[in-house]
Formats: sequence, structure tokens, C-alpha cells
Amino acid sequence: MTNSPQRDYAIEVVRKLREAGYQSLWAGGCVRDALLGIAPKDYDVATSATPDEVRQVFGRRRTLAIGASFGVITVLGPKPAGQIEVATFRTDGGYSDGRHPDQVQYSTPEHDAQRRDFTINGLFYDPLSEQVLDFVGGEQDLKLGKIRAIGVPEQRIAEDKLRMLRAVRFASRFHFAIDPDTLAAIQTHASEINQVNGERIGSEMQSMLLHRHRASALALLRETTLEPLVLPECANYTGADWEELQRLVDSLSEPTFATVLAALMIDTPGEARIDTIAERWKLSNHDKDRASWLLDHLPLVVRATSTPWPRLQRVLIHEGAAELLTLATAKLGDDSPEVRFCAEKLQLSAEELNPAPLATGATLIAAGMKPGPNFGTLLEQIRDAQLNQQISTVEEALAMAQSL
Ligand SMILES: Nc1ccn([C@@H]2O[C@H](COP(=O)(O)OP(=O)(O)OP(=O)(O)O)[C@@H](O)[C@H]2O)c(=O)n1
Repeated sequence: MTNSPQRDYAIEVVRKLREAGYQSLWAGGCVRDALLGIAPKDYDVATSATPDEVRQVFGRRRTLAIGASFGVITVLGPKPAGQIEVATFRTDGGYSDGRHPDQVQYSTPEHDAQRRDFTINGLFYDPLSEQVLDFVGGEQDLKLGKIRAIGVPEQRIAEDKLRMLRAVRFASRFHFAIDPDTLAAIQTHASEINQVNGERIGSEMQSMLLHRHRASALALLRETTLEPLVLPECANYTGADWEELQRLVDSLSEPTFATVLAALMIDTPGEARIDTIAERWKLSNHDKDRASWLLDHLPLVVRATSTPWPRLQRVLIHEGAAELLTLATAKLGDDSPEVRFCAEKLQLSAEELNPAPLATGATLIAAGMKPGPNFGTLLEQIRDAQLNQQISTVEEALAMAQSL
């Protein structure tokens, strides 16, 4: 694994705690990723030190205690290293809200591993001796390519129903299989995913769908029977339409979330299609508006070669144009005449593609025209004439305004 400031600091944190007499190890997702040869996006440290003791070791000014009631202290590293979450080994009590433990009891690495979701996420690693500590069979499952709940799958799901979607996310991300007992438990309890708040579901779906294995995620959502609950918009696709939807999302090249959403809704009729999902997942206005814009304007690109140029030009100068082209390319293929036409136009210089308007409201007022309700339409017509290269000077624009 290559060194990074974050990794170096995560080793340093383990060393400092060890020097102060506490047990300390890397834990969870970072161990899994490192063993898979993937650079972890963040490092979590688990320790026998209590939150107060962690703060003493690193100093109050270098720590944040936001998660202290769950045994988690954030240790702030030097700038490029970012921050490391240091969690005291714990056994969680019941989860009456399905998310937060009712009470937290400090414990040992063995017990701490048992409270985690899947075996591949239940591993510890000592970066000083380079030893893996595995109490749950996670190393074996990493080799076998298996997502297996730790202990009794029903219990792990009952503690946090979102784990059903996490299983799909990890299985699709790593191309792993969900172990039969874990899969059966998810199928039995799928309807309980409705108890999880929409925002958490949305953010889980976002990371699943942004990953390039998003087509496998869709197939797994169907297999686990979670699909009609989390993505009912796609649940009616069958046969060739279902195959086409998977092909389409698979062909998206490094899409934004809005682009994936638009792809998923491409054949869903109705004005409110994006609004419904946006409401359900509490999407940002940006994602919601952009996805709707993409769906509204895709037909213009699909007919690019017969769309009047100013109309298409308006679309291509919009800040969503690159995303629209990603969607159109996935739909039509990168050698389709329409996609090639738009891609070529996008290569034009900014001045050619988006020349400064010859006239604005202020230009018309300065020329003595009275502002009125028809000003907007007038300016649109002038802009169209300019983009069509029928006029090219302010004088011509004013003459046109006065003649309309
Ligand atoms: N519902 C959850 C969420 C998290 N965890 C545990 O907490 C660790 C960290 O969780 P998180 O950061 O959400 O996920 P990662 O496994 O780090 O995965 P990612 O790379 O997607 O962040 C997990 O590895 C797992 O051990 C869990 O048991 N149950």
C-alpha cells in the first residue's frame, strides 16, 4: 500500500496510543480496503483508551468530542493528513431506533468486532507489527468474495436496517456475492427499509449509483427485493427494457448523481418523476433541478441534427451540457451522428458557442424603448437572430427591436 500523509498519521495515532499504554488498532473499512489493495478513503482507529483518555493523549485542542457519547473522539492531524476517528472498543446495547445504540459499554476488540455489520468490515490491523486480527472470519470472506453478516443476520439487520442496503453497496462495489443466509434475511426483512429515514437511504443510494458497478447494484436491489421499496420507479422494467436500463446506466462514463438519476428515469413518464425521488431522498435542489433539466433537454440532443441551431446552442451553453452529453452518449453511443454533432459543437471557442448578447434590456431602454412585458420575448428573438448569424451588430439588434 502506498504511503499517504493520512496513512502515515493513522500509524502515528496508533503509535501514540500504544506508547501511552493503550491497545490500539486500525478498524473496519480501512482494513478491508487495504487488504483489497484499495487506498482507504479514511482511517478509523479502535482503542482500549476511553474518550477522556484519548483526549489526554492528543490534547484537547487537537481533538473533537462530538461523538464522545458513542465512544468516538476525532483526532485532528496536521493539514494534509486530515482527521482520524478514534473509537473506544465497545459493545453496543439494544438499538431501539434501529440506528443509535441505546447504551454503549466499553469492551475488547473481540466484542467490538461482534457489533459490526459484515465480516469483511469486522477486521482489525496493527500497522506497527503489520498483523491482521480477525475474530469474525473476515479475511477468509475477503478471499472468497463474500458479504456475510457477523453472527445472526437478522440481529445485525434489526440493529440497523440500512445494513440491507450496505450489503448491496459492498457486494456491487467489490463484485462480491451476498452469502445465502444474509441474502435470505434481507429478503425477509426488506420491507423494513421503510423505517430508515429517506436521507440516509438517499445517501447510501448515491454512493451505490455513483460507483461504476451501478448496474450490478440495480440487479442486486432486485434480487434482494429491496428495489420496489427504494427505487419503485424502476421496478416495472422487465425483459428487454430491464436489460436496456442496465446497459444504459453501465455505459455512463463518470456521471454525476443527477445524470444517473436522469438515466434511471429516462422512460418514466410524468412531470413529477424527479420531484418524487427528490422528496423521498431529500436531494439537494441542485441534483433535483439538474436531473429534471437533463430529462427535459435530452430529446433535443437525441434529435440534434434536426433541432434548430439556436435552440440546441442554448442547451449546449448551459452548465449542464457536459452531463447531457454523457447521458446522450450512453443512450445513443459515442459514434451516433447526434452525439458527434454536439461533441463537435462543444469544442467551439466560448466566443463562438456563447457570444455576448448584442442587446440586453438596458440596451433597449438606452435606445428610448419603454420597458414592458414584451421585452423578454423581444430579447429572445434578438438573441435567436444573433445566434443564427442573421444580425451581428448592436445597430442591427436595435433596428430589429424597433421593427418587431
Ligand atoms: N451500519 C453500520 C455502519 C458502519 N458499521 C461499522 O463501522 C465501520 C465504518 O463505517 P462506514 O464509514 O460507514 O463504512 P466503511 O466500512 O468505512 O465503508 P466506506 O468505505 O463506504 O466508508 C464499518 O466498516 C463497520 O465496521 C457497521 O457495523 N454498521
